Amino acid sequence: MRAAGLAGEIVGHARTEETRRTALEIGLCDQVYETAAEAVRGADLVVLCVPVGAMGEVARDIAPFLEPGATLTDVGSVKQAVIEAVAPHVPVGVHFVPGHPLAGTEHSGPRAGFATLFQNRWCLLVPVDGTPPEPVARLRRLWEGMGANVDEMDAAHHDLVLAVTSHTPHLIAYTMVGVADDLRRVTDSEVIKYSAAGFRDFTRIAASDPTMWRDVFLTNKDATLEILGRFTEELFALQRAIRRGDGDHLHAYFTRTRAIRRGIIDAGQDTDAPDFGRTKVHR
Ligand SMILES: NC(=O)c1ccc[n+]([C@@H]2O[C@H](COP(=O)([O-])OP(=O)(O)OC[C@H]3O[C@@H](n4cnc5c(N)ncnc54)[C@H](O)[C@@H]3O)[C@@H](O)[C@H]2O)c1
Ligand SMILES: O=C(O)C(=O)C[C@]1(C(=O)O)C=C[C@@H](O)C=C1
Repeated sequence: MRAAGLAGEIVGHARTEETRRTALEIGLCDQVYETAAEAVRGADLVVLCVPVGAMGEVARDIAPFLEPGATLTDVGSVKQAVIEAVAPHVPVGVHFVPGHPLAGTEHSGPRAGFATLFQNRWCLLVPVDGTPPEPVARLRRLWEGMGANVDEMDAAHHDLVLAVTSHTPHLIAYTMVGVADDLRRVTDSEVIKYSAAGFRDFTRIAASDPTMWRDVFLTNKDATLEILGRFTEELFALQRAIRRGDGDHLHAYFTRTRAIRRGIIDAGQDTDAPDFGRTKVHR
């Protein structure tokens, strides 16, 4: 927002002194406050950036201090649970427009952000019934100003789509790294020594914040379990093909999935964002 000149004044809140100091030092915020209630006073836009499970508590704390006419949004990775937790606290006259930028890294904290993070990434807005069009349009312009492509969808659809494209893949990465870690004890660190690029990509994802991801799975339970069920069925089919030596099945499957990767790259959704510990993208 600062790089694109989209905000007059950026005010932040974080619970620890260290985070607040860092936010000032690196110029993320013009001012920081010890409480969220102080930070939101006089703001025309308030963005909740806490783990999904903490959204309701923070919304409750700030509710009495929100300016009439202000827009309240969030960046949570799950939308139905955030709406259920936040909406009851939103005062009349404040516009709540839930959102979710589909961009991030495995890193957390104020230093993990960078100005190009949202460029050519999707940001999904999930307006609730009764929201006037103007606050939604303003928020759309804000995200577009940061380089994002904006779409609107309903919360249930959002949670199902993200269960496929983000939540279940994270669970699979966590599992694969856990399996390798168990094996390490058997193979005496060979797993680390000879880890190939494919496994390193899993370890990047599996290094993501434990609190954030615990909350994602606790709050997007049904959609994740649905996709995980389908994943397990496919895995069993591939397992059977390997056991039977069914090369045609494996080849056809891998040909189909390769085309999906090419589609993502052609759509410009791959990233050339700065390397924050990422492994290189293999094309
Ligand atoms: N990291 C990503 O890739 C990514 C991408 C899109 C959306 N999100 C979503 O954005 C939100 C924030 O994630 P992040 O990656 O910026 O995490 P982060 O760890 O960088 O920031 C979260 C902050 O919330 C604070 N916090 C936790 N519980 C709190 C509470 N009860 N009250 C006040 N503050 C509290 C933490 O101390 C931390 O400072 C999450 O809802 C996450 O699902 C993350
Ligand atoms: O690249 C990563 O580290 C991410 O996982 C970012 C990612 C994703 O799954 O794409 C993670 C969670 C979000 O809610 C949005 C983006």
